[in-house]
Formats: sequence, structure tokens, C-alpha cells
Amino acid sequence: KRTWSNISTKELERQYSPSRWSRRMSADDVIKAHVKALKEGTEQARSVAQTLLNVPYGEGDGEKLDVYIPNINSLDVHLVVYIHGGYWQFLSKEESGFMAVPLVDKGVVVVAVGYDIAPKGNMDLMVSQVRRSIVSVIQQYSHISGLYLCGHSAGAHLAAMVLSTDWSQYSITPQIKGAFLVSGIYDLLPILSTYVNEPLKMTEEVAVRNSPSKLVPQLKLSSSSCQIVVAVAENDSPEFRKQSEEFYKTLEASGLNVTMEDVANTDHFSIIEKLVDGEYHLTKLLLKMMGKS
Ligand SMILES: N[C@@H](CC(=O)c1ccccc1NC=O)C(=O)O
Repeated sequence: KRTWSNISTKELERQYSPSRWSRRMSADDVIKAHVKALKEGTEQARSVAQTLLNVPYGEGDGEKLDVYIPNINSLDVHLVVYIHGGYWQFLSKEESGFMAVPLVDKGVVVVAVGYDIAPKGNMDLMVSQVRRSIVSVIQQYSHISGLYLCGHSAGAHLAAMVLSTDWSQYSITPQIKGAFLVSGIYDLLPILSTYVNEPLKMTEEVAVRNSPSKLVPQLKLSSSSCQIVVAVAENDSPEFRKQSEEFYKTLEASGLNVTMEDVANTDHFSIIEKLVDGEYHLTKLLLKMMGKS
């Protein structure tokens, strides 16, 4: 069987370059368009929703989050925490409120979490930051009727690490009702030898302890009642598609409540950009999970 360990570094780097697999645009253009779409969507969200920007969840400079609040008051308020992607080295919460418009419209609170991307932050720190951000959100919004996670790409990895947390060292044990893991990486070992790891500087030990694929027993202990959606783009690379399929199968085999969504006519970037649209399949699925359809 052909696995990542007998693929050449050059081919691994191609497989782990999402921009090279888009059928819409060139690699450079798809990234430019991605950043632009996220920025414009976030501007739109900041203009229509009430916001609380730069709310600290820890002591560090990068430990801040943005809250997008519905204008209507509803009794059962659901909250979605969005964890942005960008290979743990690009993007920030400043362009990560783009999915808020259709959700806030339905009375859902959206939180965009900031974390210290590399080279400032390393993998252990980023994982610790997103975990602490969840604890902080629950402490501040104890009245909410459901907490949901959504992460894209590297953010899907971080969301899966949140689900796999041993909360015994934290002040509370979050109950996460649902998680949307979109075009994620769940086994970090294949990227160790690639350009992706240059700013991250992960050792094998760091990659193993931060790989959700190796933490499924802990995920099962901590998140047994979480409804998990593993979503992947039709035009993600074969390696990205394999990462999602294998993680899905491992979760399924351990008896978790998980579904796989292979999203037609999307690539690594459009699969998440389209969440600005209330009619998009994944937006509707997320709203349905919260009983808001
Ligand atoms: N070299 C990567 C770059 C990349 O993933 C990326 C770059 C800027 C902003 C976001 C990115 N990725 C996913 O969100 C690629 O080929 O797509």
C-alpha cells in the first residue's frame, strides 16, 4: 500500500499545497482571492452584527477573540466558535468573522478565535490557546444552550485537538455539542519533512502529541456526545482527502457520532469561503445541527 512515507518530498509538498489543486484559478490567485473573500466577508459581518472585538481569553497579546452578536434576542442562544486556517502560519481573527452573517441572522453568536501563528507561536502553544479560548467562552457565556466548533484546514486540526482535550487540568469541562471539521489535517507526521514545517519547527514528538489521529481514545472520552462532521472538498488534493477519510473512519470505528461530507464543486478555499452564503450546503447543515433550519 502506498502511504505518505514512500512518497517523495517533492510530491508530498505538492499534495500539501492546497492552492495548486484549485480548478478555479492559479495557485497565487486562489490565495489572493481567498484572503480577499475572508476580509470582505468579515467587514460585512462587522457592519451588520453587534461586535465585541479583541476580548482577551488569556494574558498573551495574541490571546484575544472577536464576538459577533445577533441583534435579536432569543431564548435559546447557540454559539459557534470559528478557528481559522492558514497552515498555522497565515491569517488571523481579523479576517475570520466572514461566516457570521447567516448565523447571526438566525440568532446564533459567532466567536472568531485568535491564536499565535508561527513563528511567534509553536504547535503546543496554539493548541493550548484554542483550548483555553473555549474555557473562557463558556465562562463568559454560561447561559448559552449549545456550543459548537468550526475549523478550517489548520483550524480543523486545532478544533479536533480541542475535542481531544483531557479537561482535568482545566477549571471546567466544556460540553461541545457539534463540530465542523472542514478540510483538516489530522495526522501531522506527513508534513514534518515539508515546507509547511519550516516555520513550525516541529519535532516528531511534537507532531505525534498534536495529531488528533493518535488521540481518538481521548476524544472518545472527552467528546462522546459531540456530533462531528468531517467535511472535505471535492477538489482537495488526494492526501488532504485521505486525511479526512481516515480520520472519519477512525472516529466512526470507535462509535462516535460522526458523518462525512464530501462537498461537491468546492476546493480547499471555496469550501469555507462559501459559508458567507445562507443557502450553502454546509451553512444549512450547521444551522440544522443547531435546530435553526
Ligand atoms: N502554500 C499553501 C498556502 C496556504 O495554505 C495559505 C496561504 C495563505 C492563506 C491561507 C492558506 N491556507 C489555508 O487556509 C498553499 O499552497 O495553499
